[in-house]
Amino acid sequence: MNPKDNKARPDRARHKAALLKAYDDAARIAFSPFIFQAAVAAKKLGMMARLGAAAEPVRYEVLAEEAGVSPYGARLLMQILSAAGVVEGSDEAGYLLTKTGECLTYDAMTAANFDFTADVNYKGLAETTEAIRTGKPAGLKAFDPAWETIYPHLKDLPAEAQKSWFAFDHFYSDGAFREALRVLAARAPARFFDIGGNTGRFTKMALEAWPETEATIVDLPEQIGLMRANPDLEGLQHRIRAFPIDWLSEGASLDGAGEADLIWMSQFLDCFSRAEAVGILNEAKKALAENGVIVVMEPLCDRQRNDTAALSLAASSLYFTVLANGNSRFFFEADLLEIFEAAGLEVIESHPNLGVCHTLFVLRPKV
Ligand SMILES: C[S@@+](CC[C@H](N)C(=O)[O-])C[C@H]1O[C@@H](n2cnc3c(N)ncnc32)[C@H](O)[C@@H]1O
Repeated sequence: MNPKDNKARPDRARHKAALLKAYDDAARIAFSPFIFQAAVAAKKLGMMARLGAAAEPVRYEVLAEEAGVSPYGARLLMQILSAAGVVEGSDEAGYLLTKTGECLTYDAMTAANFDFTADVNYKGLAETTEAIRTGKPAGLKAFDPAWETIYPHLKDLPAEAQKSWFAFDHFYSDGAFREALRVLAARAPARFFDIGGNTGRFTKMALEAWPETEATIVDLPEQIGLMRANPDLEGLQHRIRAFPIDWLSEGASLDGAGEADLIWMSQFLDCFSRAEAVGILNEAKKALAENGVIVVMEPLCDRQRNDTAALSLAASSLYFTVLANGNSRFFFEADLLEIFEAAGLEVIESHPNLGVCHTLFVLRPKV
């Protein structure tokens, strides 16, 4: 036997295994919308929750009857989801959720991602090529062809999309806000600005943590309206000023907002292009009181704890491109540091891994 054959055989086997894996990965991408929508349908029809609660496998006829759909429909969904590893079992023996199915059904982070994809992004993502070509959020037309960016229209989103947008935003912010306030414990300001403060979620936590502090929420007029109507802020509104602004309008500035000892921006700069972000930071600098600091908190693509988190950020950056504004994204650390540098700010502290995925920077103007 030619000794070369012995060497060639394991190589061929490895090559074949790699090729089969590549085919499998490619098929999952080619059919991902089918698998995704089958999971959405099974979730919306209550089948995922039903399977999750079951001690014994459940037959598709039972799922069909309980969901009020045909056995044809329930069987089809179970077969797709079984091939995709979301459920396991068979038509004869019945089905149960796999661990992946349990994540989709019960894990709060996966549920927030899944619903954000389904209710906010799915339709619009079909316009990704156009959005990349034009630099405009072409997918927004799935909601309304007249909308130019998403943020003034958060209040106008269909109820399900609005709920999923806020659930996604809040899931990632909430844990990070608590930890950020611990990091900032020694910096309780007399007044802080919450730029991009949205409905006042951080402001509420900060005003509770800092009883002597007053806040100014700086955001689009539409968000200021939602903030003033937010029942969670009852009892705190007298400590909150509002400064409505559209940073994308010509000459937008903080003139008239007064001074702040601390300017907070959480998941805000990622809504803007590099040049816009530098411009906003320059404006913010002008509003700082003596010895004031700007605090920026962002999820950074290259500062994640694991590959799943990095994939989530890389993928969901496309939301900014296709739905939000056409020209922003979640940052890589070097890009954000370069923006700080261009705005004449120096980093005096940085705190990675706050909450699920955020990094916090404390900045002061360079002298
Ligand atoms: C992703 S949300 C972040 C909300 C909150 N800071 C958090 O961490 O959860 C971005 C915020 O920036 C505001 N924003 C986006 N574009 C804006 C613009 N052109 N002018 C003013 N605010 C804007 C949005 O209204 C929204 O409240």
